[in-house]
Amino acid sequence: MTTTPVISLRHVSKSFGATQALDNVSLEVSAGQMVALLGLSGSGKSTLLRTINGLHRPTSGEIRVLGTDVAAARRSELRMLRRQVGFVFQQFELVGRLTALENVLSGALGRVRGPRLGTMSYPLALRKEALARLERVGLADRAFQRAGTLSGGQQQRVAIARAMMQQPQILLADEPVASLDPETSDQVMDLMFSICQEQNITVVVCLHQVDLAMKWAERIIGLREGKLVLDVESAAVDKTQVMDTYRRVLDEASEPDPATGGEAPRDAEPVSTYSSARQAI
Ligand SMILES: Nc1ncnc2c1ncn2[C@@H]1O[C@H](COP(=O)(O)OP(=O)(O)OP(=O)(O)O)[C@@H](O)[C@H]1O
Repeated sequence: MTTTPVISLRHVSKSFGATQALDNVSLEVSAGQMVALLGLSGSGKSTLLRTINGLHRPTSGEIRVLGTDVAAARRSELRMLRRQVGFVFQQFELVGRLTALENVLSGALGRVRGPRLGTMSYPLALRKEALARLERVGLADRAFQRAGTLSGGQQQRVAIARAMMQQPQILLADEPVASLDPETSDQVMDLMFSICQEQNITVVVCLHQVDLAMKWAERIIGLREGKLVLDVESAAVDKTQVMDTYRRVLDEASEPDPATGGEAPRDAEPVSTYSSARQAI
């Protein structure tokens, strides 16, 4: 694995009106690294993903992704960046009336000129590649089935194959298994991480399941109220501790903090050890 940072944030903040979605976040992600983002609902995980692929510009701070200065880039540069950054969504976002194969092929739209309608409008090489990518996710036999008739787990596997058709250098996934049962979730995570590892693709995935984060990601980043409050290697902490840490986040969210009279502390600093994380969260 190389250690080149492909994602670099320095003091990045993002506000939506009065809402501070990201608050002074600094971090670097190396090429090929597998990172999980954890945090309460509303802590800024999706905003961070959308800032990384240039869908949101930071309000302040610097962010470079694959060499592109996201804050200053022209729209055409952001479009180029997004071609190199695959995105997998919680609700799959497939076109239900199109076949699995057509959905996968649509991932190659940035690689061909002009609009395409139907499988045969794509060059043969891309059709073969799309089928191979469906095969890799175990769905070659469903190539001509309408995506809307596939199960949730199958649809997410098609979505992963579609993202791979972009030949991305980075894959961002926003709660990719939130609507799947535990067994299917594990299979989908296994596929997503295995494929990315084979191709040295950097992964940043938002999750609510701590056990999956511990199992698949090598690094865990925790956000609270837009601040980076945890940044640890998953091998360096044990699962129960991280789960406990996450529960504490949830507990504190529903209980007034005695130290602050109900106000969550605003001055949490990034931490790199579990013990300091426990204090910060
Ligand atoms: N486009 C937007 N316009 C206004 N506010 C927004 C926008 N996007 C996010 N926010 C706000 O920013 C904060 C962070 O939201 P974000 O979606 O990043 O959180 P999250 O951690 O991904 O939550 P969840 O786990 O529920 O998906 C929230 O208060 C949210 O309401």
